[in-house]
Amino acid sequence: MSSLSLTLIGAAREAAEAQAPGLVDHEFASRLAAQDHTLWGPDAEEEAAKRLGWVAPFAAGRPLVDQISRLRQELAAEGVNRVVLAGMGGSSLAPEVICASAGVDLVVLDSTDPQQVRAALTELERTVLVVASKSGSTVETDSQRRIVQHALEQAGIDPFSRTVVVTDPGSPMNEQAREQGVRAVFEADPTVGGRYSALTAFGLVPAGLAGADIAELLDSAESAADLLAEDDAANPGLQLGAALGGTAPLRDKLVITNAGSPLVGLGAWIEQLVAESTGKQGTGLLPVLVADGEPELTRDAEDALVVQLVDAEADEGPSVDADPAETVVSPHMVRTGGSLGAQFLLWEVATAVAGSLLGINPFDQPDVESAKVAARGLLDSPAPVPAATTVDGAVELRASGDPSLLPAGEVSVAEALEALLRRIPDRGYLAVMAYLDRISENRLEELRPQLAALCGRPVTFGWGPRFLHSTGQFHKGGPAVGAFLQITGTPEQDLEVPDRPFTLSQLITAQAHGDAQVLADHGRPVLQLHLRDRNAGIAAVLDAVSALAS
Ligand SMILES: O=P(O)(O)OC[C@H]1O[C@H](O)[C@H](O)[C@@H](O)[C@@H]1O
Repeated sequence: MSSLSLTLIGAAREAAEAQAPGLVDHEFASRLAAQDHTLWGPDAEEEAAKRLGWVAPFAAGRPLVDQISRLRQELAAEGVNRVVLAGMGGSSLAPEVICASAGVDLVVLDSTDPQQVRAALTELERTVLVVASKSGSTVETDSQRRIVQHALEQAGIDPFSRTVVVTDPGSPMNEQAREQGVRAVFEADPTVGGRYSALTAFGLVPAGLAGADIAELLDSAESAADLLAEDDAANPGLQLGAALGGTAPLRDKLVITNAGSPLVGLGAWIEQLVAESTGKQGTGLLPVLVADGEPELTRDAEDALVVQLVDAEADEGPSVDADPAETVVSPHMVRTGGSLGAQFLLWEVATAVAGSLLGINPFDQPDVESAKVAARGLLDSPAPVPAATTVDGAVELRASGDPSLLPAGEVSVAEALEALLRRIPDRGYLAVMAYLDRISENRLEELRPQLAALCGRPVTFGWGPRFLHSTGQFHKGGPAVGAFLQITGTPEQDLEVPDRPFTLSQLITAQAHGDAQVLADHGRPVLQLHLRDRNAGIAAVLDAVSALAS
């Protein structure tokens, strides 16, 4: 059942006190629950008019529970009990957190890295592929689908009998899936945008097939819905939204940490929802996911708001007397906990509220498209990869957007990193964007806290192309205060994308270069490190950062 806790401290509390009464007068909560598309101003009306179905996903979700459960049993009777999910952004992050929190296995294939995708092509005899895409035209998802279906076929298995599709009515994927006669097609609600789709077929189908309790998920969300629709200053949706979007001056770095929440990976889902919804028109909120004791938590920056995800049942409030080295020192904080369904709905409502306070349309993602267009352009007519400005062992170095990052002559990785860190302005941040294998190469994430300690500013870490559907929007559409470290690598073995004129390696390269190009066009400094040998290159980059720290 539902539980929901929310505590606001310092600037978060002041923002809620200042903004919630106005939101109540405006009847924001009840109008949102009634799907009033005028809440975000005239420019957002057209999009909002077709994007508010997420406020009441329950009637459509309930019948799915039995359908999914029957399909799961049918597949289990055939010995098929491993679920591989092909999908990006809103089509993969919710099932990932639902399954991880429930302790059930789900292989999420939200990558175009040949190494990561190849590693998922095991145990095919017991594998069902869920292909999830609202638009039905996302290149990563289509490529993953082709590769897994081809592998099934090569293993002597009818790929279509092992394919389940989740997509919007009328999408190209919908039509194709029906022609192919796939195992099942689940049509999603077209009035719900990707990142708000956690409680629709996009969250329910993969998670339910994998064995998570999706009935309970819907119950817990539904039992929070009435509270979140109340025009009352104590409504946690209004309070959280006001805390996120109403601080003055805006604390636009949301330093999110798990402080005892049993919900595994919720931060990554919030990251996408908040960054993609708000990071536009030169404003927005940048989630920065950190672990206990990391630098962003042990300093009080004037542009940061700490968000602690807690266990609502066990939480005894902020431990202000605890060892300062291990605890949050920020006096400006949001603490929230509760069941996953309730948290999904709470954050969706809060994001809609924050969007209104920030004066943006929280339902579009204008700058995600620009990176897609650039990548498509590079795939259609591949430009020669610009020559490396310099090479340091296994690492090639290039710069975009600010040539002075790499002066002529030999520059080491450490020197280039130092130059990049110097480009971070006041209220700025560094984004590390690694187009590598986020499973087997996750040691690279050690870079994040080290760089944060070095530069004294928040540092985000995103795996490409996954982050393009999340913080990627903020990086290009938000305030121009980011510096960017892009890391790519040559895979040991490439992977063909069946019946497409490119390989996965060509695709991920085009995505990385396309994004760097768009960032540079926006005047952002980008240091590109290409690892000729991935193991040696990762070690070299980690060593360079350690050397800077010592
Ligand atoms: O579900 P799809 O249509 O494949 O889209 C996957 C993702 O693509 C884009 O990045 C959108 O901005 C995301 O919000 C969406 O979740």
